[in-house]
Amino acid sequence: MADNISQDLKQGALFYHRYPRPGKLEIQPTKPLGNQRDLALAYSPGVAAPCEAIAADPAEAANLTSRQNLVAVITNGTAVLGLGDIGPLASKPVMEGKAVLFKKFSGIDVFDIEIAEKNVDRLVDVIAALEPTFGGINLEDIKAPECFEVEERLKSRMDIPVFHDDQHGTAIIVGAAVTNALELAGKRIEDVKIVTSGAGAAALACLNLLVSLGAKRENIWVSDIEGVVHDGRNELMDRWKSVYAQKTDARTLADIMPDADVFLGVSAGGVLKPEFLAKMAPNPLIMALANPYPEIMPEEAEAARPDAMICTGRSDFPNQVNNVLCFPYIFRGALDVGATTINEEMKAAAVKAIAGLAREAPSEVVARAYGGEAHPFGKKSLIPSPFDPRLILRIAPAVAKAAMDSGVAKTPLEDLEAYADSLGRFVFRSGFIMKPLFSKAKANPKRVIYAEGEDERVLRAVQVIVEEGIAQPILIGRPNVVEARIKRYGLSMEIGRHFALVNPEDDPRYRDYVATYVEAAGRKGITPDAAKTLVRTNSTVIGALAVRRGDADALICGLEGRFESRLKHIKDIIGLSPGVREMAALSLVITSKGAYFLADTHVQPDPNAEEIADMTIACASHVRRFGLEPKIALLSHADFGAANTRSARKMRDALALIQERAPELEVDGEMQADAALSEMIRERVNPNSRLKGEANILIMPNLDAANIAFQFTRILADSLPVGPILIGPAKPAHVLTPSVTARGIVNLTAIAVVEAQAAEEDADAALAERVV
Ligand SMILES: NC(=O)C1=CN([C@@H]2O[C@H](COP(=O)(O)OP(=O)(O)OC[C@H]3O[C@@H](n4cnc5c(N)ncnc54)[C@H](OP(=O)(O)O)[C@@H]3O)[C@@H](O)[C@H]2O)C=CC1
Ligand SMILES: CC(=O)C(=O)O
Ligand SMILES: [Mg+2]
Repeated sequence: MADNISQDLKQGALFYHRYPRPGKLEIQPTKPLGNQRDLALAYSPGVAAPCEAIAADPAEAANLTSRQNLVAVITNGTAVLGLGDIGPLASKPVMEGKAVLFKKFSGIDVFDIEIAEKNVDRLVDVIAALEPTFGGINLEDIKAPECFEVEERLKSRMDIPVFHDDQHGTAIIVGAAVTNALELAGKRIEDVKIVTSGAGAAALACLNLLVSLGAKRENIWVSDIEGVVHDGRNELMDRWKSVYAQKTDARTLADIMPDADVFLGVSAGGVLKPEFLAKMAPNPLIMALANPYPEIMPEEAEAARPDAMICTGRSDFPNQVNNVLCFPYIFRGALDVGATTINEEMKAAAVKAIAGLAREAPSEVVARAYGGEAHPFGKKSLIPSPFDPRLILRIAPAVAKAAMDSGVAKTPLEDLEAYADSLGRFVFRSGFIMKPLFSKAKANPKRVIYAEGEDERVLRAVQVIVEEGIAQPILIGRPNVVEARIKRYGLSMEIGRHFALVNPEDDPRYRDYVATYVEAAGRKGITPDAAKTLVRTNSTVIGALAVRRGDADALICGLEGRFESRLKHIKDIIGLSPGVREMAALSLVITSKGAYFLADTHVQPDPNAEEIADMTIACASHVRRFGLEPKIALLSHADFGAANTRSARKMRDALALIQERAPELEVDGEMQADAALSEMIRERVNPNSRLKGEANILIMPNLDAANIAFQFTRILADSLPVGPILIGPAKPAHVLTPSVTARGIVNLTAIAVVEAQAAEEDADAALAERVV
């Protein structure tokens, strides 16, 4: 067998597992254990209370322990990947790997359990006895035919889902890939010839699922280590395999390959020779899924059959048909409705959800994970990528619904839509806090103009914005460039139909825009000649003019170039809101501990007390749009008068001004950041603080402090930034930073749309007042 893993990758993998500490996961407590009382609650004597509650009502285990989110990944090490019977200890890196994938992709906790037991009766007894610990059992890498019996017997003994991943996880992805490939090839599943190498756990489960999707048993041909599975064969046969025995004289894989439409390899590396492919049917589907060495390497298959659609189980080639696309999400859906099993209906729902997702436009996260290259649905993208954040959003609700519809959900969900929304927490960390803004934006989408309309991130963001109906986008860019890039990134939106385009090289409004620019900025040193050039060449100027003239409701710019120069254009052209002395930037960081707004992270280097008061009051009204009640801390290096430095005094003065101008605000200061974030610490330094609980708006004394705190939190807390939200322009305008992602642009768009709605409401109210 060819060794298709480079030495480099092998060394890298050993290093990865060895350093900085052995293995790749640990267990983390989810509750504080910081003092005597915590100890008494978490452990003796307090812990007796939840124990007694569960003894009285076992269903309480789901509410008082982590059981409902805990899955066992269990193996006996007899069929570890395609490495064979390497034993339970050597299988541990794979099982720990599955645990990591469960956690990262769907938030499920896993204990990996490697059992030194090959006897089926004893293995079943050991696993069945684990039922009190787990919400579900994922059997892994247990060889056929024993695995079939182990699973069947456990399913009948246990009241929680038991799922043999190599069988059903693999079958579900294969089902989705076959569905999509046959559609591309214009073939019907009822008509196709399917040839399988391998007759083990994965192979037989895949075939059973394909039969349930419509494949004809007589069109299925199976070959394993003994050759073709045929009537009358006695060697290495079992009742599961003999279902696929054919009446035939063919004895080798080569004999059964002619006219095959689908090759399914779930056996061992290198068994499919390029010459076997010559006589396959046109546009064949070749799934070489053995891990880590496929039955044939994709480049060999492609050279032999350029018309083939090719899949492997590996992440280093397109079309990764791997059960990682399934197990995290099918368990998520099953656990969340308290399913007692994973039945055929739930599996069919997963197949449909995965096949459907592949046909959607590729997401930006996928493109980033693959170095900017994400293929639209087609030969190279028959199934979604494992990094597609939408997997959980599509599969888990589909599985949960199927469980409820088929009557196996012990705790059915009342609101499936809310459940689907809640899953966003595993992917778009901005999802929850942004939700009110998205709902509001969708109700009345405004025209948002994007200065960098040719940028990949803008285009990907606009695809989402169009699909979700958040805004009416206007892009500034050259039509041929925008068109070519839409195609390259596999997006489905169209110029004119889904968004408007302003071509800076040829726009009929050019003269009007120049005139507006001179009128707005003539006094600020913009000569008519300079205006003519800038209106042709500077997309921020064009965007700002569009907003000023009412051709757009909000501007988003700044993916490249200098922040300050963008600010200047906004100030010169759009101007400041009445009463505003200076703009400021409010940045949101969403951490695993909560969401915090920081100001001023990007604009004023050293604001005075007046300016701090201005920005604090403005920030509070912005934060209310998120559905949050502002809780504001004015930060300093000292607490409540403990120091008399200039900056501490400045924050104290700002507090007095805010209290005078907006007495309703829950604001206090000056205080250190720990006092702002912990009520316990704050009480120690000032028991009478007006601020209660944890602050959600942190106003910093200067730009250095704000920006450093923002970047620190962003990186150290692995948090998701949103913004900067520019506060103070007369009409909504935002300057992004070069590190922004498409998701960040979508978020800021929703914010800009809601601001534009508010501006419109204010204008309507002012008009109504005048009319009265
Ligand atoms: N991409 C994916 O998501 C997945 C891939 N797989 C891969 O599929 C393969 C099989 O896994 P699994 O079904 O769990 O294991 P099993 O041990 O249950 O099955 C292996 C099967 O392959 C057959 N086989 C072994 N060597 C050869 C060979 N040289 N030529 C023909 N057939 C052979 C075995 O035949 P016999 O029993 O007669 O020895 C057996 O039928 C592994 O490589 C695994 O990594 C599995 C699950 C998921
Ligand atoms: C992917 C997997 O589960 C296997 O190869 O066994
Ligand atoms: Mg496996």
